[in-house]
Amino acid sequence: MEQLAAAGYAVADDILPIGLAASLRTELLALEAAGALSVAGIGRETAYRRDGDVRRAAIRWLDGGTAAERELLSLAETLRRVINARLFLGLFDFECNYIAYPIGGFYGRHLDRLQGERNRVVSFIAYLDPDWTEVDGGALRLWRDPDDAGEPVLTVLPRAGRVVLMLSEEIPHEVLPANRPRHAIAGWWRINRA
Ligand SMILES: O=C(O)CCC(=O)C(=O)O
Ligand SMILES: [Fe+2]
Repeated sequence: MEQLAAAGYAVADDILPIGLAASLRTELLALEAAGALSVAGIGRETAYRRDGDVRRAAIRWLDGGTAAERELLSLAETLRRVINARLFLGLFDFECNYIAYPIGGFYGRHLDRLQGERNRVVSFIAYLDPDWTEVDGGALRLWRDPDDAGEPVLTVLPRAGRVVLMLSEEIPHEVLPANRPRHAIAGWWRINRA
């Protein structure tokens, strides 16, 4: 919470219990094998294309249909309360999706807001793959703010159990091409602007 308040982003290991990461990964692999993921669609992709971003990955919304998904949503709810208590953001609800990147999959630099909407406030990313090392590629890179055209301030390897939080409208980020299949969950807390 201190990192998030000070820098607008934070990385922590072991927030997502390693057993839960393994269960979610197994479920995501099964969804993938069953053809239940959708390639990040053109319409949606257009909505995301604010910073000229592109992505090569497949997603599926996560709705709490299994015990592991409910455990993840309950962890997100705990984080929501802690973030609200520390940063007074008034986070209201949470939506999240599984993401599977194939070999060569990537996600170009972007912000997480949807075009024309300003309701994603804090982003959550949790990694599911064990034993990820530098040679596997697929690093997440973050910049300080939308105008930062320099070198990334942080490079994060997507190791199972690791969680990244960031202010959705403030922190540009990208995923470098992965050299092995890469599995993650990305979610967003929203505020109720109505
Ligand atoms: O997979 C990642 O590390 C980041 C995913 C992401 O930035 C997104 O889904 O908006
Ligand atoms: Fe993102």
